[in-house]
Amino acid sequence: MSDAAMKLVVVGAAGRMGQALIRMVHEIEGVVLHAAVGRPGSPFIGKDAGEIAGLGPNGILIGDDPLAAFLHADGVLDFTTPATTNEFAALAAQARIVHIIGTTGCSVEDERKISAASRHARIVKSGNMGLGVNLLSVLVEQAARALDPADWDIEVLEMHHKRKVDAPSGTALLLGEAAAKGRGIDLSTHSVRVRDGHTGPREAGTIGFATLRGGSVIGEHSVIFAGEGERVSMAHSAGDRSIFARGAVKAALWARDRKPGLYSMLDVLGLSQN
Ligand SMILES: NC(=O)C1=CN([C@@H]2O[C@H](COP(=O)(O)OP(=O)(O)OC[C@H]3O[C@@H](n4cnc5c(N)ncnc54)[C@H](OP(=O)(O)O)[C@@H]3O)[C@@H](O)[C@H]2O)C=CC1
Ligand SMILES: O=C(O)C1=N[C@H](C(=O)O)C[C@H](O)C1
Repeated sequence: MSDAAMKLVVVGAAGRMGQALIRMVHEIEGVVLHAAVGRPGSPFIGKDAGEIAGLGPNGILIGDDPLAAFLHADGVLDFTTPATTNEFAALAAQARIVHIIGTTGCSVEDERKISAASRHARIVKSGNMGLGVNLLSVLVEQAARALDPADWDIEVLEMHHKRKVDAPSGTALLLGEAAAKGRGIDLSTHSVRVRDGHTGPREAGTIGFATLRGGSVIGEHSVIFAGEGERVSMAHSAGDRSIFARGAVKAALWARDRKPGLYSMLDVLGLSQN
């Protein structure tokens, strides 16, 4: 294990999470901001990353060349877009550095490429990097295992800010996967993502999703187990993006001395039950 501070690159540096990550790297011991990368053509290219994140100038200018940024780095914190994350997964694997992926809305094909990159890179990917949601997912899995699908319906409800571009959220899908695992079913063949018009009665054994968008909500998630005459609700509220940023930096430090592979936040937090 190296004693030197872990050199981290923040990509999507001017974004909501990018700024939170730059502040968190500044706050946590054992990591240092090595470079900051933005979208080519963005008005933030050439601007001081510390200033954009509200810390005051730190001398690291936001660049648009990820390859140069990754060259002498130890890891990259990536909360961007699926296409960008795919591109960066290949570059991070080439550079043999840790890749922490918080980006949501990835397609099956995106996931396949990320998995291929993990043959050479240490990747931690999660739809939610926070401790609270990952703990909640363990509880949801237990509840889903305990409650008979013939008697209990599972619905996942989420609300986010009006600028969020993917639905259901990565967290809602993570919680849905936990419920499906508890029930021993495949989420992709048992989920109901949309209801509209004359839907007919609810099909037993399915897992439903409902999405709300508005204002500045950082992230609200509930998993509802609905039975005859009673309901069990489990919920999480995110009050600050620093919870995701803290988890991402923690994941980078955890992954530093691991073998190449695709890991989750449950692995990082020691909550994995596999
Ligand atoms: N897993 C988790 O715990 C969490 C995940 N997320 C996810 O993280 C992602 C980002 O969220 P958020 O920060 O709110 O979104 P933002 O849109 O605020 O940030 C994304 C940033 O990525 C930049 N970007 C786009 N393309 C590139 C590129 N080619 N190279 C470098 N930077 C690029 C964007 O630049 P520009 O605006 O100029 O296009 C923008 O600054 C989403 O998928 C979100 O769901 C968010 C919070 C927590
Ligand atoms: O886009 C967001 O903001 C968030 N995205 C993640 C998700 O899709 O679940 C995590 C968090 O809820 C905020």
